[in-house]
Amino acid sequence: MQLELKQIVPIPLKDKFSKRGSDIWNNNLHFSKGEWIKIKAPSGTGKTTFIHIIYKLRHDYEGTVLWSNNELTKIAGDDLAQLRQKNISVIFQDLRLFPNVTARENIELKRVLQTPFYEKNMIDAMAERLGVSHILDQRAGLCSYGEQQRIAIIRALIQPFDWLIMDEPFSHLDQENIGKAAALIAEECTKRKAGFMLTDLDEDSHFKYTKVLNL
Ligand SMILES: Nc1ncnc2c1ncn2[C@@H]1O[C@H](COP(=O)(O)OP(=O)(O)OP(=O)(O)O)[C@@H](O)[C@H]1O
Repeated sequence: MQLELKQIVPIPLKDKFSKRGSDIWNNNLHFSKGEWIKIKAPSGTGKTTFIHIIYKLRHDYEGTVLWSNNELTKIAGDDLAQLRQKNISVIFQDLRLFPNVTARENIELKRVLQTPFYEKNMIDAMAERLGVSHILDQRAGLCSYGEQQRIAIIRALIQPFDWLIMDEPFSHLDQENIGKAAALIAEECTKRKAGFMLTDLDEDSHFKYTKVLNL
């Protein structure tokens, strides 16, 4: 599954963004399945806006987004649900966990949304690797932000995907835990021949990126 962007720019930010150079806004880009893309962007340059546009959560933009040659504006209903359940998995900056159910239930809800990609025991295996086994049966709202971030990573990896989209996924993790999470993400993407897009503020060497773009 490929992603093509043709001259996209958010309408409310058109003037602001046209004054500075960007590899993404107002450009033509093509991403093939399996590419590992880093999007480097200082705070406020539109990382979250960009992710919301390509996941069809924002509609106030000019230009065209195409997933596998299909215009995103025309993908709706069951097709949009399928795209989100089978092809694109997202780790939002604000994580979007349900605070009143357990960490495990947050992940399980995603696992059973479609024909499960993994058996239930994979939740424990991934939690063990990321050092969050002990909080799996705790309410997500009671977990620290760093723990919640690892739960959101597992939730994103438990569903099938061709593209994993991550908005500052390691912002509350220390280097050791970033290393563990990056290794698991790299393994899962390699296994599925999937691509990813990761946004962050600075340079990093967590992955062997195929492209590094400035927003
Ligand atoms: N609908 C809107 N109208 C006007 N300004 C907006 C709108 N949506 C976003 N912005 C502005 O666009 C800029 C980019 O917002 P966005 O949330 O995408 O930034 P970000 O790069 O993800 O920032 P951070 O790293 O701080 O989360 C911000 O200055 C924000 O205030």
